[in-house]
Amino acid sequence: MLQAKGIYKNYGALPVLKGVDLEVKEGEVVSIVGSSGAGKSTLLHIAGTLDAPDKGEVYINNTNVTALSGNKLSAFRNKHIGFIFQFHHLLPEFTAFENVCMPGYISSASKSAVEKRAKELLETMGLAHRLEHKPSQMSGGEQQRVSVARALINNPDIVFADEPTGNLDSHLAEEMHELFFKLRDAIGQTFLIVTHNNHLADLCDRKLVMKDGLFVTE
Ligand SMILES: Nc1ncnc2c1ncn2[C@@H]1O[C@H](COP(=O)(O)OP(=O)(O)OP(=O)(O)O)[C@@H](O)[C@H]1O
Repeated sequence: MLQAKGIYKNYGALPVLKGVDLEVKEGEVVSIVGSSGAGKSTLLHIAGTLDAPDKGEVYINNTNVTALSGNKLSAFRNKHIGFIFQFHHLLPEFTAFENVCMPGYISSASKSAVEKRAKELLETMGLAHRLEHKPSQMSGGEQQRVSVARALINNPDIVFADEPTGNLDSHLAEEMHELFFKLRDAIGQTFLIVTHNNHLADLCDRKLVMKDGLFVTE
């Protein structure tokens, strides 16, 4: 599903990634842990096509995404990749339903199919009663579940999550973690998750530990 080969990234004179290899198989939930500054988010952003490596290649479902740019890259990202961030980045002026539909409207899917799927996803997230609420009218846990529904609207090959529960209390974080594993079991959803939450990391199919820009064995 995902292969990153020999990924290097420097920020100015600072070497952040030093030849990282990573593979995630279909239907796997893989976590990346490690101390602050180890390079976890940098790798997630490169694997998720949000940033380019200085050297190395990323393949998602056999497409060399490192070779894509401009509209082709945007279209690939929209169709094949979902993102969940620590801060949900929902658009404040739009409702939960509209936020979830947005990436679907951008893809070439039909409007009615997008809206049907958005409703179904929000129902699955236990948010059937929140469709018309704006982010400011929802709790932090509800907002984050809307962002999960948004990440899934185009049926992505893989979801990249950067500290997805870092902003939630432990009870809500647990619920969110259960949701990830439920999605893996129900629809074979693949996830790559950067987290400082050891409990979540331990529940994952595999836990990768990053130190100073490389994976290490614990
Ligand atoms: N855009 C940038 N410009 C310059 N330096 C950066 C940039 N992004 C990250 N860095 C630096 O690269 C290093 C790795 O950052 P990264 O965010 O990948 O670490 P991390 O392991 O995700 O840390 P944390 O757990 O604190 O989020 C850090 O030293 C950081 O300061």
